[in-house]
Amino acid sequence: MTAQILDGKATAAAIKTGLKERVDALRARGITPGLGTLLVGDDVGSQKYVAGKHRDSEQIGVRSIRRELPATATQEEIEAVVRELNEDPACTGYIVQLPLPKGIDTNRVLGLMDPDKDADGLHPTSLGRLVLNEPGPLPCTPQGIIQLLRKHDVELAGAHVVVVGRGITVGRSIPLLLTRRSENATVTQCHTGTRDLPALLRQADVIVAAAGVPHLIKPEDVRSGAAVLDVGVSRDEHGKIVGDVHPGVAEVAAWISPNPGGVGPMTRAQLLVNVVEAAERTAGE
Ligand SMILES: Nc1nc2c(c(=O)[nH]1)N[C@@H](CN(C=O)c1ccc(C(=O)N[C@@H](CCC(=O)O)C(=O)O)cc1)CN2
Repeated sequence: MTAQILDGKATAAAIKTGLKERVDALRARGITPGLGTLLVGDDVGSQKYVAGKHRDSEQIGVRSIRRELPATATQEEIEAVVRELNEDPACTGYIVQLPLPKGIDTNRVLGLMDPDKDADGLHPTSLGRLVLNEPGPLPCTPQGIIQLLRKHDVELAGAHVVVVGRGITVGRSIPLLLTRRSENATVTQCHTGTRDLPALLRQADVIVAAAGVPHLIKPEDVRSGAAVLDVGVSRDEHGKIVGDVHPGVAEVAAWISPNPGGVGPMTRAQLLVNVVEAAERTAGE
């Protein structure tokens, strides 16, 4: 292995230490931030992610509010829980774990959330604020990736970032963050309709692989100085994570995020940043 590791676990732990101090300060003023989650169905991956979010919350003194519905839940039942979380004063920020079961109108559910309680940065108002350069919660995985690169001094200003994927949690929004003046990167967005993906990948200083296609990014597609972030989560027959990045890429790239242990913990840390910032805003700080 030649690549240096973009250590998401350690970086997330440092962020959580800083957040705990801010939560302690809020609690000393009688304000306890509360993270709500709505999990619908029995997807094992989603159950793990939600459990991890609550484990992190508890570590830093954020209250956990868990709502679960079966995979058979109707649109109306899901919307009723969203309304309940909107009204619950103990819940200062919340997320609806994605994906929702087939047949559910996800955009309608997200649109019903109180934008001031959006901990995921995926509410239409939050995405609009991002486009307009206004303050608001940032999408967790994209902002987690940027923090991970910053922490390891990987230069983004002037860099050519190739994003592979156009899903709502990462691919769609990360170009909006990367092209802000504060990051100043140039982005090429690729997807299943992209002609000659390897040719574009070979031009990249940074690759964000979020396609959900096991081992899509091959060693021969990566420049030797590149940083490669593996966001993809597929599972093999034993339930083990298989990322979008072929293991051989670690022999070529300058930087690589492990999977697990890279982008996942950063997603969870950024969620807590959003929850704490929302509680601070409410407290008038
Ligand atoms: N409402 C949302 N739903 C989903 C999001 C999101 O940002 N908001 N992103 C993904 C899943 N995701 C967040 O919920 C997520 C993925 C992975 C991890 C994580 O900590 N992974 C660990 C490994 C855990 C395991 O063993 O499976 C790691 O990478 O080390 C956290 C959150 C889709 N849904």
